[in-house]
Amino acid sequence: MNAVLHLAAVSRVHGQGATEVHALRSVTFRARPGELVAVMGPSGSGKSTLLTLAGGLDAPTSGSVWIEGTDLASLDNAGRARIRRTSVGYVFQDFNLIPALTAAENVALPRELDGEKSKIARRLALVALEEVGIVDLVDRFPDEMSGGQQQRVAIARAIVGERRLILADEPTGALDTDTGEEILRLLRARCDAGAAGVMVTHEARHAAWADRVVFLRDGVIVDETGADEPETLLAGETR
Ligand SMILES: Nc1ncnc2c1ncn2[C@@H]1O[C@H](COP(=O)(O)OP(=O)(O)OP(=O)(O)O)[C@@H](O)[C@H]1O
Repeated sequence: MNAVLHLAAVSRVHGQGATEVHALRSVTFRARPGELVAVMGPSGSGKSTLLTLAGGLDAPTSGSVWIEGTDLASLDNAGRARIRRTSVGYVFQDFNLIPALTAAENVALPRELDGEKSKIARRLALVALEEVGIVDLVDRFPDEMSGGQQQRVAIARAIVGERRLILADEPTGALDTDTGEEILRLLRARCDAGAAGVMVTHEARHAAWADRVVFLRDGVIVDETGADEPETLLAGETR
């Protein structure tokens, strides 16, 4: 099955000479439809770099990043921005909602930015908010909601319009245990419905929600549990 996300021998070097940092070293990694992958590793091992490259927010120094069969390097800035809006949803530890917008407006925003009429964008937002179980809070502002409710809004924003790649950077980091589990259940459900998810986490019990766990150390994948194809560890693939 074609991967939704494919990192092919991706390296990312920051700085030059004495200050050079190899944040990722020839990492090959895929996330397929229906799959939730947890990324773990010590601080500085490259987890956030992997997510940033996967979402096209930064470009690799070498190697290539493919989203739904498109090599991001083949696109111009506008093309990359479009694929980010239509295919990729982000969930951050601190929710990153816009305080002056209601829940529905926050969720509708990516669709509106993509040129959708407001009415249709709102309708899509309501569908996504229903999926995450807070359709009754659509007109609340972020500061009128609990952390768990805000994270549900963030997940709705990440999935609105059927985006197929969900990238989550410690999505439960700011939540209590029970609320965190509810958020993981939502991510899991979205992947079960066909999206591919990549989630950075420090907690093994959260990684237990994933189909597989990728361990990074010093920018290298040092271990991978539950991988169904050992060759995914090999560099040099193109799709
Ligand atoms: N813009 C940058 N300029 C220079 N070095 C950077 C930059 N971004 C990341 N790095 C370095 O790259 C390495 C990997 O960083 P990254 O943030 O991906 O790690 P991480 O595993 O997400 O860490 P943490 O768990 O602490 O968030 C680190 O050594 C970091 O200092």
